[in-house]
Amino acid sequence: ISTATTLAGSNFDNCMMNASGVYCMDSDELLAVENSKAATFVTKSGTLQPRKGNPEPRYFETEFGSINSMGLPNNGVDYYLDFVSQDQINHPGKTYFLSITGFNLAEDLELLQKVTDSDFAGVVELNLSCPNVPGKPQTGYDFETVDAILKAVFDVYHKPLGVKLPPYFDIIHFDQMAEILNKYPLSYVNSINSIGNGLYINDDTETVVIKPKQGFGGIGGEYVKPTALANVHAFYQRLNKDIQIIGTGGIQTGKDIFEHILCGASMVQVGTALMVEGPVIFERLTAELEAIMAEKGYSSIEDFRGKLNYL
Ligand SMILES: O=C(O)c1[nH]c(=O)[nH]c(=O)c1Cl
Repeated sequence: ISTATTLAGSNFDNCMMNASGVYCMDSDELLAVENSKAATFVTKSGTLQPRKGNPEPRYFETEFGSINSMGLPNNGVDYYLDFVSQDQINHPGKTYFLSITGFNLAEDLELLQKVTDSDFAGVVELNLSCPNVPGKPQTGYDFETVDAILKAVFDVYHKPLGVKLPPYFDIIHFDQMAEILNKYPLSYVNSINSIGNGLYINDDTETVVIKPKQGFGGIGGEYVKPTALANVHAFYQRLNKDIQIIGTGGIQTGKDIFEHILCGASMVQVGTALMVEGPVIFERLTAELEAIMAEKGYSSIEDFRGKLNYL
C-alpha cells in the first residue's frame, strides 16, 4: 500500500504536507516538517519585506477548530528563498513549495522575479486569499482581478505554480472561477484557505478571543471540512485534468484525507490539526489512511481519487 502521489510534475512518497501558515514561519518549523512523515513543506506566504503581522492574541484554538487574524507575519520572501535553496542542496531532487503573496499585481510580479533570479527549483503557491489584512479586499473574491493577475503571472513565469483559493459558497462562483482558472497553465489549485471573518466569543468574559479586527478572523479546523470537501470536488468536476487539486481544510484523521482524495485531491495540507498535534501527526495520519486503504483493498490513492459516487 502506498500513499504516494504526483503533483506539479514531481513525485512525493506521501500525499500529505503542512498548510501554509502552520509550522512554516522559520527554519526550525520548516525543518520539523521536513523531518516528519510529511511529503514536503510549504512556507508561510512570503511578502517583499518581512512583516510583524497583527497584534496578539491573533490565533485561538476552539473545541472544533481555530480562528486567526495573523496579518501575514513572515520573514520576507528572501528568507524563504535562501532557506529552500539551501535545503534543496541538502536534499537533492526533493520538491518544496514556496508560498508568496503581494499586495498588488506589481508586487506579485516582483516576488516572481525574485524567485526566477534565485536557485529555487520547487513549486510556487500564489496565495490569492489572504483574508486578514485590514483594509485589503479578499483577492480571491474579485474575479476580474484574479484573471488579470493570472494573465500577467503566466506571461512572465513559466515554472510550476499553483494558487491558494478562499472557499466559495455559490455554484455560479465555482463555474466563474473554474472558467478563469482553466485559461491558464496552472499546476494546481489549493482549496480552501480559512473561511474568512468568523467570530468566536468567550461567554464568561463576554469578549472576543483575538485582538485584531474586533475579533473577526479566518476559521479553520473541523468547522470547515464540509466546505473544503465541496470546494475540492467542485473544482475537480470543473477544471481541466492537468490542473490538479490540493485539498486543505478540516483534516484531523486518515478518514478526512480519504474523503479529500475521494473528492479529487492529489495532495492534502494539514493546518489547525498540525498546529494542535505537531508534525508527529503525519505518522498517525499516514497509518490511518493506509489502514482505510487496506480495508477497502486500495493499493494507491489513484485507485479511488475523484471516484466519489452520487445517488
Ligand atoms: O492572517 C494571515 O496571515 C493568514 N491567515 C489565514 O487564515 N490565511 C492566510 O492566507 C493568511 Cl496570509
